[in-house]
Amino acid sequence: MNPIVTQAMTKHYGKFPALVDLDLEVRPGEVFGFLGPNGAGKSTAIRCLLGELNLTSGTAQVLGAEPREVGHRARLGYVPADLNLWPGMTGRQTLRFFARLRGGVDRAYTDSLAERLGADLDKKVGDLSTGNRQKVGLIAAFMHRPQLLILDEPNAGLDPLVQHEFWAMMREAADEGRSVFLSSHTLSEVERVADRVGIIRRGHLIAVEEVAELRSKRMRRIELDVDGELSAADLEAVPGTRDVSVLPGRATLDFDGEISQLLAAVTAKAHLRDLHTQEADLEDIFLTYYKDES
Ligand SMILES: Nc1ncnc2c1ncn2[C@@H]1O[C@H](COP(=O)(O)OP(=O)(O)OP(=O)(O)O)[C@@H](O)[C@H]1O
Repeated sequence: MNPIVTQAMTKHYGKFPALVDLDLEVRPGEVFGFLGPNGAGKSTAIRCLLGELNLTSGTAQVLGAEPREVGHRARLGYVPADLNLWPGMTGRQTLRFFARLRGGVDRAYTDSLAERLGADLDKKVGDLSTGNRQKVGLIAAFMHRPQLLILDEPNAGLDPLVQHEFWAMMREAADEGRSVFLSSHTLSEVERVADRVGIIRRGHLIAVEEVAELRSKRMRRIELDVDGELSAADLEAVPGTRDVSVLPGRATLDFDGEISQLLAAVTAKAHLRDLHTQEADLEDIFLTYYKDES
């Protein structure tokens, strides 16, 4: 059974279409990245999946049930974008509360998560920094080894070392056959940890891709510092070039082809002094690659 299946899931806020005809499918044992810029509709989709919002039309099934049915919650782990814990309770008290709600959890596993993330469970949650508070939320979501984790931009405030540990936790959950639905606006995070990626823009799911596939489509902005006669036509002859501009001593282009072919074309005509590449960001990918498809 796929832990998340939606068909034509649609949500309007008044007349505003925040989600339009979303067909989502999250499989057992995968990290599914849900990627889109601010305001794309990620939180809206998640709140629909959790039954916090009613669909305007379409259907959603989460762990084989209607989102509003509470019975499956124990098999779910959720970290909302605006994590709200009780400020007067310590991390340990917070986790004990959630553990009781779930009818008991593996204490050793919970302790190991806390240790891996470097969480301080003795301070009151209200006195913790954003990142340290986020760790308590993550432990609460993972500690009962849920079948499905729904994480809404969960990386807020985590430092790089902790992020790596957190990525490993997601990977381990997937390797155990459980599933992670990870919303993010950071392409690099999703690329690192997800198996597949759904890209949402203005409420529309514009692509679902294997991560490897997405990577191969990624455009790079390249600057070449050269001595010699290099023309725009020389560069445009290389497959994968776009938006070429050539000034004396410098050429710039967008490129998603074979870098060795580009270098061969350049060095056949000129002496290459330096080369800078900059990976296109998410918005560039939306604008260049998906423009025609959406
Ligand atoms: N309660 C609401 N009433 C009206 N419009 C809303 C409401 N909640 C969200 N929206 C609008 O719906 C769109 C999608 O918002 P949503 O919060 O789902 O985006 P998001 O992808 O999660 O963004 P972010 O990355 O900034 O969290 C936005 O244009 C937002 O302004």
